[in-house]
Amino acid sequence: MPFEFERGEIDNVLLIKPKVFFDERGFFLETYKKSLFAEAGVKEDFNQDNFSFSKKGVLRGLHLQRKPKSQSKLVRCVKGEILDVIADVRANSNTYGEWLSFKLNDVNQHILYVPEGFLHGFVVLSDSAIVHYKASNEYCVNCEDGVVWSDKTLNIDWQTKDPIVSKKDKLLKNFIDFEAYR
Ligand SMILES: Cc1cn([C@H]2C[C@H](O)[C@@H](COP(=O)(O)OP(=O)(O)O[C@H]3O[C@@H](C)C(=O)[C@@H](O)[C@H]3O)O2)c(=O)[nH]c1=O
Repeated sequence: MPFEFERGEIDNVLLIKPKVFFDERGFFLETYKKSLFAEAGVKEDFNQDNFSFSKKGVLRGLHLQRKPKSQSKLVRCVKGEILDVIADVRANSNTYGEWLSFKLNDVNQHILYVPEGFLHGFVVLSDSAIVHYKASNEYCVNCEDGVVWSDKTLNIDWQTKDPIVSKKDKLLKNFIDFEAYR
């Protein structure tokens, strides 16, 4: 089996651990396989791939796209290490407002499945990081929403002091003003 699918502590979240094949040339791994991912519950089509490079201490998030262009994501840190954070904002969810964090890096090669209805963000722990992720729907500027990373109610432990945050992300709303995802 080229993947181990580990259930997250929040419903529908998956940490995917690919099998890495090493040889004298280097290594090889599969990062997405429709049939096996679908068996594990990731049945949607992925319609956009994204790539970002960020310096140490850069924090991007917390973001979500609303309907009709909601996005689930498959997130991978190709180079370096990030702390990837998701928060459940699905209306009527038993774990509404709860967050989880995962260290994704170029050694463990873990992939995080972020279902629809979750805020998503990450902070770079290494000197720099390259993050590559698949999204189920295309980017839609009018569907963008989010919560400020430092929100007191969510109280996320980013394991980073004074992160570098974009002007846009500093202006995101607080969790109490954020409408649940439905
Ligand atoms: C996300 C995105 C941005 N852009 C443009 C808009 C802007 O000019 C520039 C940078 O956009 P942002 O500042 O929103 O990029 P960034 O802060 O990296 O946004 C991303 O953050 C992570 C945490 C996610 O989960 C993603 O879904 C996405 O929201 O790129 C696209 O053209 N397509 C896209 O899909």
